[in-house]
Amino acid sequence: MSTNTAGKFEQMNSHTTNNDELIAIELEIVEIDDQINRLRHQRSCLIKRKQQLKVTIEQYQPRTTGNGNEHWQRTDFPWNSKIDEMRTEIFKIDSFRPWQLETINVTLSSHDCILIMPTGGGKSLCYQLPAVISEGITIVVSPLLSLVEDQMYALRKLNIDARSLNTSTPRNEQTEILQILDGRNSSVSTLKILYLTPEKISKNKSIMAKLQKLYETNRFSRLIIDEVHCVSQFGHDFRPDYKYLSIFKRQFPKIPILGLTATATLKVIDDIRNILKIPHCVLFRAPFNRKNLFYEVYHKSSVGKNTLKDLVNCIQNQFDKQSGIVYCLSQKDVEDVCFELQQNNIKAGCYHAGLSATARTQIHEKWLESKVHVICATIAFGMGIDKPDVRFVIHHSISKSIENFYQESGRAGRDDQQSHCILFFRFTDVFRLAPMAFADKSGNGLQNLYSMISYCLNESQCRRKLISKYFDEVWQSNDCNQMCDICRRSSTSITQRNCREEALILIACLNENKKERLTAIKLIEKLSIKTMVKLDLQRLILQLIVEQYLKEDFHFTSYATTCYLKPGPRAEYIKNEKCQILLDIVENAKRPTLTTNKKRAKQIVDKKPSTTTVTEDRPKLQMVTNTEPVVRPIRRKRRILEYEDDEDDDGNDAKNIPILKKANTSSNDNMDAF
Ligand SMILES: Nc1ncnc2c1ncn2[C@@H]1O[C@H](COP(=O)(O)OP(=O)(O)OP(=O)(O)O)[C@@H](O)[C@H]1O
Repeated sequence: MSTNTAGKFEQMNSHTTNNDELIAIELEIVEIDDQINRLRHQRSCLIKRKQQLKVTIEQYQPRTTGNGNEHWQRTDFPWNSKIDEMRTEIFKIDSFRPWQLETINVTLSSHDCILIMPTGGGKSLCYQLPAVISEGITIVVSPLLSLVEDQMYALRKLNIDARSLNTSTPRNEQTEILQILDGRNSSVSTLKILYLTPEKISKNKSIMAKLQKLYETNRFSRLIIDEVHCVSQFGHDFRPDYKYLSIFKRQFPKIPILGLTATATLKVIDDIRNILKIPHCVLFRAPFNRKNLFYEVYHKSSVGKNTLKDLVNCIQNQFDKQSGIVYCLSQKDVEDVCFELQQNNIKAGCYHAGLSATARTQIHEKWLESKVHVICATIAFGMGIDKPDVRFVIHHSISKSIENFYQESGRAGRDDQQSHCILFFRFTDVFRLAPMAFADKSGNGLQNLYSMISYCLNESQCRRKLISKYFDEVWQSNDCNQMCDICRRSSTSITQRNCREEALILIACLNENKKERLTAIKLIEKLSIKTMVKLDLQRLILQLIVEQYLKEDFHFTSYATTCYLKPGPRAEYIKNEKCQILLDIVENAKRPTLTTNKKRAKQIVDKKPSTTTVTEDRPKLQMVTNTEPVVRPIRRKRRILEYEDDEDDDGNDAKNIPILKKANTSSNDNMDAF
């Protein structure tokens, strides 16, 4: 070998060695990055667990107060015989549900308290009963007038003097209420509960002055904050006006605060305590598990017409003539679904923010009286729905968060009878919702949506377990009692597959088409991955987004927002052979479809769990003759639910109720109150 050739050979050799070393270093860096990520994740899990343990300790060991160790479940407080008497005589309730007595004891002991209890659990009694036996007036901050009206209606039936100060309060009644707060008329007043909206308090300074008077004259019993999760911007319904309530503890230090909500994660609870300045409040958290609710996720057809057919079949086969709600993503969807149900002789009505308040009230009332069986609604049909016999809640599209889903589906089965929470899940719905999640004021919209996507993609873990994890609850494996599709299904139909190869192809395709930009649908069209059926490929894309191997790339125009895909922050790691992308794969033949509904309905009834009440004789399938005229709902221009500013002076606050306004966008695919 000549020296020249040998030199070249050496050079090539060293070039190869350098290249090899470079690749090895790059891989090592990727591995280190991944370890850092894993450690960060582990750290945040540990912090979360630490908080969880702190909360659990607080929850189960009543805190030491100035009065010594008090056990809130005791029945020898001075007021216990009185509350028992009022419970049976006025409220006609035989016994307390879990955490009701404890909460009442805490608030009557003048301690601050937060009660987290599932929807329908009986939170109202926890302040209404103390209000009745207390000397002064209980102020209740509640976010929605419809909610307040329902509560007042129920209280009046019990002969309890409850009033509300809002736009629809007649002028003379407003004056009378303000005089009572002022101390005038107070000797003859029987007023026990006064409902206010957060807007009323934050924007109407004179109200605070009246409350000051109430406080100074020792007639301010306690402050109740209903839907207290609205205080926190980490919660799913953040309302800026709720933040103003932080002033209460400073202004009225002796007044006990009781916050009520159906859902709050540990982060939200911490935030609420900080904002309301009640760090030492007693926290009660009733188990989130509603044993009578059967959770299931159905694959939703990519063809709209088929989805509607499936929905009709589902309602006719499983829930004939029974009360239910179908939640839809947009007003247009609500109207389309409602029309289809009506066409199939199902008594259905629409509810969304594009309808007049009168139309909404009318349909709500008809549904309460069971003259209409199914309400098709956006999430505008929300808080305060107190119909006991709702047998099903169907989500026609994915919810924006687990909290929303839990609360919306929780409107089923308030009477403790078995009821169903069904979610129709489809790939493309995620990309309709993602731009709105991205634009969500809280900044957590996408993260919330990802939790919801994971819930839907899951094919191997109990649905309740996932919900409990989300709410930081300790989960016992037999708590579900086969009341979800996953626990009911045979585990042999599921395999977990490492889809790293397919994921690499997806990422490479995005890198090759950077200029063109690809939406998720376009990406699938470009590829021909033979190792996977389309449905699983769609699921893989969603999982890669959730796990940050892929990322959305939002492009906004004045008419629409397009969600493209690009490689995500973890995309590089996928090159490492150690990386695993595990996807649950269901054998297609065993994937639940809606065409088998009739059989499934029978299976569910036949295989009823031991601890839940089940309606033995499910009505047989028969067509309903609809007495209501079948009218194609008129499509309205896009409208959104908005709140106007409140006035500053007594009375004329014609602005604190939700009013409907035309939005300045032409799209009619309107999502209510997102
Ligand atoms: N101890 C009890 N025994 C029997 N029924 C009860 C008891 N407590 C409350 N209820 C009833 O349960 C129903 C639901 O109560 P409530 O409206 O207070 O629920 P909630 O927790 O406020 O629900 P939401 O979060 O949906 O507002 C009501 O009809 C109420 O009368």
